[in-house]
Amino acid sequence: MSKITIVGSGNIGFSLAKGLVKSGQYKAADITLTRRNIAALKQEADLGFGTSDQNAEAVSQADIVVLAILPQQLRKVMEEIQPVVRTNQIIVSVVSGVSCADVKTVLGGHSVVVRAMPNTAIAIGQSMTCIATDNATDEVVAQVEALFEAVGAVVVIQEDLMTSATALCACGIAFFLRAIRAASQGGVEIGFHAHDALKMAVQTAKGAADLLLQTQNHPEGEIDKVTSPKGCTIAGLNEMEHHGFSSAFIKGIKLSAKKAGGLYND
Ligand SMILES: NC(=O)C1=CN([C@@H]2O[C@H](COP(=O)(O)OP(=O)(O)OC[C@H]3O[C@@H](n4cnc5c(N)ncnc54)[C@H](O)[C@@H]3O)[C@@H](O)[C@H]2O)C=CC1
Ligand SMILES: O=C(O)[C@@H]1CCC=N1
Repeated sequence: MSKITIVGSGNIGFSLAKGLVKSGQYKAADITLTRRNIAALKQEADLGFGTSDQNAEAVSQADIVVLAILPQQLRKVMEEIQPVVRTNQIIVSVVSGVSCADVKTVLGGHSVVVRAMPNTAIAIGQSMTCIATDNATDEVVAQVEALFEAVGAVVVIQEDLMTSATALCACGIAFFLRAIRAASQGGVEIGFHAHDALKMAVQTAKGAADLLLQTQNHPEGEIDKVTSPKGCTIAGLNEMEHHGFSSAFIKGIKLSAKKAGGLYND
């Protein structure tokens, strides 16, 4: 079993750790999580994970190192671990806007670096994770693919598309969550209690996603089945479009992608 050290036990680092254990393929004892303040890792320790506030020591004991700190925290952390990084370790960076070349500039040209862009559904094994590398071998990429396949779906992409993947998938989960919240707010206005409205919106969204996943049909084909002529669905849908629904989504994704590309030097 590979030993994994996740540097940075924040939203995505801890979600990844929980998802890996939930998958049944990894044991908490094989995963170490780090933070600057060890006292902040009590929840992780209670779940059986290894915990540490010594990044270099924790990294030196790992086969796979996942960098899960903020872009602005990365340079300092990489300088700390640089002396102990070995070429037989895989460095997986989930840090937005930081290229494999950026990582190697600090860790050394021979380090083996793969980028991964998951989303927070990783905690329940439902992430959409995109993976990219500049020159890690196919064998290394397959190992990283296997790691993230334990916690959701994986697509291997070209590295120059990683900021786009960040916007569409990592930020994207927040966009869909907001859409569900908006639907529930509409539901309250037309007569449901908030709790019921949210439950209805969530299940309806899940049904829509599962319909596409299971049938592989195009969304517009499924929409055509809902919109009866002169009916209430097309009336609502067209009203949303008059107010820029698709346009707002597209513009939001484009802005997130632009922002994601500049995070390292912000
Ligand atoms: N939150 C998300 O949904 C996703 C985030 N990412 C990327 O993951 C990275 C982390 O993001 P979040 O988890 O949202 O941030 P976060 O702020 O929740 O987590 C960062 C963690 O790193 C810890 N940390 C800071 N300095 C440290 C140091 N010197 N040593 C050890 N730990 C240290 C912090 O205490 C914190 O727990 C970012 O680069 C982000 O771009 C990627 C995909 C999704
Ligand atoms: O908002 C952010 O910058 C991070 C990266 C993708 C998701 N969260």
